[in-house]
Order: sequence, then structure tokens, then C-alpha cells
Amino acid sequence: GVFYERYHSLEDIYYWINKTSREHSDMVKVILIGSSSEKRPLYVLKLSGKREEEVNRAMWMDCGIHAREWIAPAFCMWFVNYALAFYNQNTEITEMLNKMDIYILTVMNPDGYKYTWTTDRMWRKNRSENKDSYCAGVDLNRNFDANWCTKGASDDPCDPTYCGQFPESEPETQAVAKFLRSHKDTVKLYLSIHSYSQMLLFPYSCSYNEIPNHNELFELVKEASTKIRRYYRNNYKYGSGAKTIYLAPGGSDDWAYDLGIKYSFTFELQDRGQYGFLLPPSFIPQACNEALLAAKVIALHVINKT
Ligand SMILES: Nc1ncc(C[C@H](C[SeH])C(=O)O)cc1Cl
Ligand SMILES: [Zn+2]
Ligand SMILES: [Zn+2]
Ligand SMILES: [Zn+2]
Ligand SMILES: [Zn+2]
Repeated sequence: GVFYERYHSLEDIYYWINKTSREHSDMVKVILIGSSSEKRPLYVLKLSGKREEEVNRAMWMDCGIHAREWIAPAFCMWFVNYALAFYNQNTEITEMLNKMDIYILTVMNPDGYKYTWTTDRMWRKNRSENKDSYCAGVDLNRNFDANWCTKGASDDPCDPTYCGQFPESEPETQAVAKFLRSHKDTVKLYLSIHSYSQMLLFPYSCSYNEIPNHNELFELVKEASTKIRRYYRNNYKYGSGAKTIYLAPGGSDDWAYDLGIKYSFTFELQDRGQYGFLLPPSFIPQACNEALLAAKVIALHVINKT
């Protein structure tokens, strides 16, 4: 519906989280995993199929780690709606929900997201106050403990890729890292949704070293990219982060991989720069369908292999 083809304010997103869990209490649970530096709650939606037995497999998807990348939270919301609407109708989503729990963090950086609605549309970081600097904010995707603050991140609090005072210095990073550490035995797949540039990336971004299952993940993103080109006539680049986009440390996908989540990806959604972060709402349906297709290819492979 039209609701999922628009961008929403932070307040609307919180209302939507509450409404969705209330209206789908059979399949949806809300989990509070922590709070932001401005004390906003970080809510994870846990989606499960209508099944008796507990499954020991899960996937995690976060959106909105970077405030200006509005298509990401829009995709998380669109995905939840799609999963609930087509469960028991679409074979792939039914298989996904019957074989694994799906944890969705719709807005990982609520303070930054709010700031892009009120003050600076191009803001990227969170809004924590940096001591000894009048500049605020840490790049949450440089704050994870993965070759932290080496080449590709900045130690300047005024820089958009500021790594923070130490790994996991930020409450948002702490909340995600704590949740994944405590669920690392069941979470088999990690997805982090970003924009823009249309890329399907996997570890490492923090080094040029190849991961042991490089070929397996490469084949997955190649298959996903091929399908997107065939069905939607759109091109997504794919490969390891360091080679495909840039060398950068402290990212969530690299950290999740080293934690033991061997299927770990970052999606860079539409577009390729025409509108960039300001992707018009009319592009939301296709951008989300493309991301859904890639997520399905990867999730179904993970179900068969784990
Ligand atoms: N591990 C990573 N995975 C993906 C990226 C690309 C995103 C794209 Se907005 C970023 O720069 O934070 C960056 C890193 Cl450090
Ligand atoms: Zn709204
Ligand atoms: Zn329901
Ligand atoms: Zn990003
Ligand atoms: Zn990006």
C-alpha cells in the first residue's frame, strides 16, 4: 500500500513498530535491545512463522545505521510488511519464516535519523557528544571492533567517518554487539542495509585478506546480481567490500563475520548517484523488490547449508 511507498518520520516508525507487533502478535515480538545516545529505544522486531517447535536458526537485518540513507529503514519496514502479508502464500518467505527467526532493527541510529528530518538531511553519524570537540557524532559503521580506526576511518570527531573514542564506544554499537554476541549460536546470517551505489558486499572491508568462504559468498552475490539484472533490468556490483567499494575498518559486517556469523553482507541499495541519498519515494518499490530478491537468494542458501 501507499504507506510503504513513502519515507516516514521517526515518530511514525515507532508508532508503526508498536502497531505491527500489536496487529500480528501471532508472528511478531518486540525486543528492546538498548537505547541511543539521546536515550531513544532501539526496538528489534522478531518475526517467526506459525509453528510449534522452536527453530535454532535466525537471521539479523539492520537498517538506518547511517542517518541519511532513508531507503534502508524504508526497506526494513517494507520487508516486514511483505513477510507478514505473503507468509503461507509466497514459497520463499514461507520457507524463511518456517526455518528461521528474523530479527529486524528498523532504525539502528534513531538520533541521526531524526536529525536528518529536522536539521541536516545529509547527516551520516549518530549524535553523541564528543568531548574536547564542538563536532558531534560517531560513524557507527567504523565503531565496531574490526581493525578499529585503521586506514579508511578517521580519528577526527568532525569527520563523517569518525571511529569514536574506542571500539563499541557508542550505545547503539554496544546494543547490537551485545545482542549478536548473546545470539551468535543461532544467528547464521547478518544483513546490513545501506545506500547508495547498488552493491552487494561481503567481508572483508577492513582488509584485502580473503575470508575462507570467499568463493561461496561471491557466488551468492553474483547469483543475486544476475537475478536483479534479469528481473528488474538494474545493475548491482558485487564482491568483497575492500575490493568493490573501499578499504574501511570497524564495519558491522566484518565484526559479525569474525564473531562467527559466516554469512555476512552489506547491501548498498539504489541508486547509482542520480539522486543518491535523496532517492524519490517513487523509487521505493523497485529498490525494495531488488533488495528482497537478493535477501531471498542468500537466506534460502543459508537455510540449506546450516
Ligand atoms: N565493513 C564495511 N562494510 C560496508 C561498508 C560500506 C558502507 C557504505 Se555507506 C560504509 O561506508 O559504511 C563499510 C564498511 Cl567499514
Ligand atoms: Zn509517516
Ligand atoms: Zn499476523
Ligand atoms: Zn551506509
Ligand atoms: Zn552507502
